[in-house]
Amino acid sequence: MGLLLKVFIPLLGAALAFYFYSASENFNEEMLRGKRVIVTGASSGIGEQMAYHLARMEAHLLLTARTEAKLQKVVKRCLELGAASARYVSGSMDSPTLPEELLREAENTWGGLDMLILNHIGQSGFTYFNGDVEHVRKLMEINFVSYVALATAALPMLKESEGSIIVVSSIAGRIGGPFTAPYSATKFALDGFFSSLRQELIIDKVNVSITLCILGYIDTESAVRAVSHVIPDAPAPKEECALEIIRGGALRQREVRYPPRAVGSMLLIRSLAPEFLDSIIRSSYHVENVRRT
Ligand SMILES: NC(=O)C1=CN([C@@H]2O[C@H](COP(=O)(O)OP(=O)(O)OC[C@H]3O[C@@H](n4cnc5c(N)ncnc54)[C@H](OP(=O)(O)O)[C@@H]3O)[C@@H](O)[C@H]2O)C=CC1
Ligand SMILES: C[C@H](CCC(=O)NCC(=O)O)[C@H]1CC[C@H]2[C@@H]3C(=O)C[C@@H]4C[C@H](O)CC[C@]4(C)[C@H]3CC[C@]12C
Repeated sequence: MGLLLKVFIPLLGAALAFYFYSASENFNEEMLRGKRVIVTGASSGIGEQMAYHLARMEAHLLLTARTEAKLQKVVKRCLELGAASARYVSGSMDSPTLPEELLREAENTWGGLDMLILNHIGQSGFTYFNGDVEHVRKLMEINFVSYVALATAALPMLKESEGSIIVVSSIAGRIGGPFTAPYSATKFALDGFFSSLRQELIIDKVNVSITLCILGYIDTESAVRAVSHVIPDAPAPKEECALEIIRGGALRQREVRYPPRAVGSMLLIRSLAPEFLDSIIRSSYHVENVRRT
């Protein structure tokens, strides 16, 4: 056991780190020049930052979220930063018609699509599960079913361009911590669906990559507002997070982990000693500050 801890685990960690991150040396921002990219949840947070990076890289952008006024500002900034083109479609992802409408817009404007970045989430609190099943149903619709519908509508164009799907998920989609039960369920569902779909695309020899992004705590306004009174850790920067997601997607990586060390060590501890990890998580939170709804 001693030898296992001292030699095998560090070696395994190094091998995994090499496997996941060695490709990043080959990334070149020119890979995105002229690419046709959809970003969902692009009016704020990580989605907004991804739009700005892609604009600097001279991609064509189609952005979406609910708030038109915010999308107008993001589109304007993208054009200033150098986007080849930038437009938006506003709407809520609990509408079953929005995914098709968005993909129709891409087809009519560009005649194709290279990258679909699925990033939006519906509102959910950081609190004890209060038995609200309707909230779970609605969140599943926004955070999971709409991702499936968007990927389905995009696949014909992505097959044609041998493009990429990027799914923004969370460590909460791999590890069930407290106070995120409905949110965590939607993120686990994404992993199940898109990991299975990836296998089918490979079997069918379809060259569309699927990159799943496992993110830790990031300093977006909504996340900090939701958890800073409970989680004492410093959040990682959204700008760097956004760039790592784009890099991983462009390199067609299976998985992006950000921040890599924090996410990597949590996943490693979970695989070795899950109950120990659960107790570390519980004791690191200021649970007395959680607001019950
Ligand atoms: N920040 C963090 O700590 C972490 C974030 N993540 C993941 O990163 C991604 C982005 O998170 P983050 O940037 O923090 O989130 P934000 O709250 O900053 O952004 C969420 C985006 O989704 C849009 N949105 C909200 N509701 C809907 C809806 N019903 N239909 C369509 N769009 C909607 C919002 O715009 P609008 O209100 O205008 O519709 C906004 O553009 C998410 O997938 C999240 O799970 C993962 C781990 C940690
Ligand atoms: C509760 C957050 C969602 C806030 C929200 O409703 N935003 C929309 C709006 O305000 O309109 C959660 C979004 C991301 C979560 C964090 C995450 O995914 C990583 C960690 C996972 C861990 O299991 C719990 C802590 C997290 C930092 C988690 C906390 C809750 C979110 C910030």
